[in-house]
Amino acid sequence: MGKMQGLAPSGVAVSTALDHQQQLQQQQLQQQQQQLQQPVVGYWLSDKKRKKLNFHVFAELCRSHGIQLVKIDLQRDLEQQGPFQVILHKLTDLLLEADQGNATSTNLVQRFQSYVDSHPETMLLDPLHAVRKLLDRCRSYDLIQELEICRLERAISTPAFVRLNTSDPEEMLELMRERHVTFPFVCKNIVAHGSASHEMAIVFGEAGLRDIRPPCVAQSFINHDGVLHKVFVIGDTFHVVERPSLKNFPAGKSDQKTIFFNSHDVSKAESASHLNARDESQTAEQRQQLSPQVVRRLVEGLRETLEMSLFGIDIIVDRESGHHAVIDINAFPGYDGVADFFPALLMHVQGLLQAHKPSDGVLTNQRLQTPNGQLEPPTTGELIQHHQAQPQQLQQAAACRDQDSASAAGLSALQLPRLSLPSRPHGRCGCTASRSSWPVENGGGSGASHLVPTKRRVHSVSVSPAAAADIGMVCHRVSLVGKGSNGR
Ligand SMILES: Nc1ncnc2c1ncn2[C@@H]1O[C@H](COP(=O)(O)OP(=O)(O)OP(=O)(O)O)[C@@H](O)[C@H]1O
Ligand SMILES: O=P(O)(O)O[C@H]1[C@H](O)[C@H](O)[C@H](OP(=O)(O)O)[C@@H](OP(=O)(O)O)[C@@H]1O
Repeated sequence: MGKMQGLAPSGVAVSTALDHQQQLQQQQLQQQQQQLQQPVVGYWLSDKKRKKLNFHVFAELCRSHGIQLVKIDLQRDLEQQGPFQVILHKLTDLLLEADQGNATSTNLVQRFQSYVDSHPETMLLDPLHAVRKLLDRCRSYDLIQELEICRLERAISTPAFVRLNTSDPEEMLELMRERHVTFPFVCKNIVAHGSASHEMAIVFGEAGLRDIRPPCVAQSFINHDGVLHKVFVIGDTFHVVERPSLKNFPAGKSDQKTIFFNSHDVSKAESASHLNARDESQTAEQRQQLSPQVVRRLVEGLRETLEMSLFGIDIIVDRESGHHAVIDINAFPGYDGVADFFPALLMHVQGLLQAHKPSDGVLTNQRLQTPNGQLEPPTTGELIQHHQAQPQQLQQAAACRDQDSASAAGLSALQLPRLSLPSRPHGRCGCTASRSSWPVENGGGSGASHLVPTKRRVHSVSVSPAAAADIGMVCHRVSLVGKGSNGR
């Protein structure tokens, strides 16, 4: 052994130092081995979205449940960053840039897709081909119309719409007539995602046709008493959050001037523009109610059709007929108002990892291979985890999501017993068409819900506790005025 620097006369100090160094190396080796055993979830979100979601809290929650959450650098070789069991992403902006011809974005999308193609064991939330369906509004609306619950049962639909590619008012009127689009109508961008997509207009008559710039979508305006229902889907669960929305307008043609607005000014929890005047002439009981059964069927239908597990559906209810209308579908929305988003997201990821875990119980990068080398599809009755969290634990998660330094330890004690469900996850995104059996706490009042204190606005959700519990729908209340119950 070479001369030891700093050899103390006793030699004890040095041997202690050696022991200490060996212990450190042993610990590092054990940590590396543990990490090698831990599943790795990669993610890519824009900096803005990552900060808005406080995604570092989700990373902490994953870490406390033995899952490594790794931020993917699209500029570097993904092979050097993986292997990933699951990848979470919102690449909509990149996809849009690539589709609009941006060479750099095209290259990044191609590299990402080729990684995914060469790693069938990696579950993508959500598959790029599925997300692309939601980038074009008309395509989204067509997709809604093709759902069985719309086509056959007419329980829900999307308001009459037409793609306007011409700036000739007469041609516009003809196209509107063909598709039964009526005045007033909402004029929206064809592109459904990205900051530019939220600029809109309400057109009240033929004179207003000169105010819009095709290509765009004209969609009949539905009076809905200024209440928007945001349905946030996370794997096998969905959460309904009420939001302010556009006020009612007189039906039919008028010479009212075109109103221009940004959707983020009228449908956020804190929106309080002159366009948001809520019709207070009706009591909550008189107001048209959201049907939990219709929502559940819609969610199931969209999960099947989209093959996605992280999306949002915007629903308004016609104040006259009570008919439900889907006006928007979003990939990986903001989940604002869903206090237990992170626990639900973790549960979904854990369910995917569990459903694809090799029989020896050790998570490796290798997947079960059938003799012909195909991936073993998850079997029926695959386990998913039923979240038995008590509201206060979910509140902790909510607090975690809103506080930078909060620990998610309160959730680490969560026992996630397993339930089998008669459903089969989709191939790659892992979502299933089954309904969740999410416990619904009777929050009193007209709506059953975890009273989720948020920064603002509470509407009592107009869903009966029994109905909501029946379908496992989580209804969130958001405070009407001022602060939620915890003063936030
Ligand atoms: N057909 C309609 N009838 C009545 N109001 C509508 C209609 N379409 C949209 N709105 C109103 O305009 C708002 C924005 O519409 P939409 O959800 O299509 O925009 P968006 O920018 O895609 O929204 P998001 O913020 O969810 O991305 C809705 O929240 C609702 O208040
Ligand atoms: O209040 P929500 O969660 O509905 O707001 C979403 C919005 O619905 C869209 O999903 C936005 O995505 P884009 O359409 O791509 O702009 C979300 O923006 P993001 O930056 O969070 O993705 C809003 O949060």
